[in-house]
Amino acid sequence: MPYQRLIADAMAAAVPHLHRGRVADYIPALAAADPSSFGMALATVDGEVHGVGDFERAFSIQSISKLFTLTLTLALGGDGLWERVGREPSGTPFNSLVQLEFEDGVPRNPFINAGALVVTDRLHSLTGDAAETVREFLRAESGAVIGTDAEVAVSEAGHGHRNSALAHFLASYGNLENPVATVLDHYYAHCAIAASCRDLALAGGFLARHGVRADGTRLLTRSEAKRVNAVMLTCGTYDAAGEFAYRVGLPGKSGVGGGILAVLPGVGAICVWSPGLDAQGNSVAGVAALDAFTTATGLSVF
Ligand SMILES: NC(=O)CC[C@H](N)C(=O)O
Repeated sequence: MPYQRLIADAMAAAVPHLHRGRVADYIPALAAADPSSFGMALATVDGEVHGVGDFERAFSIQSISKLFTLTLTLALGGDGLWERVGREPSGTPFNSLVQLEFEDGVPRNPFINAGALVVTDRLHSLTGDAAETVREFLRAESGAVIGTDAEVAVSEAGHGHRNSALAHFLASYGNLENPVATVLDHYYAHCAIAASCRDLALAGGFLARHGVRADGTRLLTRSEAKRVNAVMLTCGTYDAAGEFAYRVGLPGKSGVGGGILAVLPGVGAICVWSPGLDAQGNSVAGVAALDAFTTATGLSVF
């Protein structure tokens, strides 16, 4: 397929949506993002990259990091994780507290904040450094210099009352192994990783290759890769997962930095970035671009 032309067409379809969203400002360091920024990259299963707009500009990956913490935890620690976190859509906002008490401290899924804190905790126990494990993986898959933006991490920590509340609540149910402060530090550090659409599209390639990394080694079994894709489809865009599946039809993981990483199994991974968000915290222009791409190409999991 002429991917370069197809993603240029998708960008053109998204341009009218650039100012329709609102930049996340509950993390002050993200509030300065320019809502007219837009980038999109498609990395094929062979590692060939097509990009348009600001596809090489690093942005704050935020909750896209939760895809990598989940994957690396499953790869290193196996299925035991599922005793501590569920895999059902929550139907509530990503930072919601309400379900956690009703469900005895077991978060609905690994992509809402409560679930991601449990996954970060497990990854930290398995590796001794959860955030660096994610950075190292992103470097290896993309070949890029990848680091945490300390200003964003500090900014979020300084305004992190909700995440602190979630972490303490989890700890009160015995669902954290490490100290709350350690888990929060690593959580903020992996959310504040800066990476570009190019880097993330390459880093998502293992899901398009059914579990195989860029260097040909296997990270997940084929069945585990299918399962991670399934959790992305049902939970990756929070309480908008139904709408995202309806419009885009691909497993996808969004972040409040405005990025969305979507997987085309057997074909490649696409990352799109534009900081204006809808009420659920997903990039308005990003969803519009992916909608246009899958509608034009017919590439979807359905
Ligand atoms: N949806 C997101 O990207 C949220 C991530 C952000 N770091 C938070 O915890 O609120």
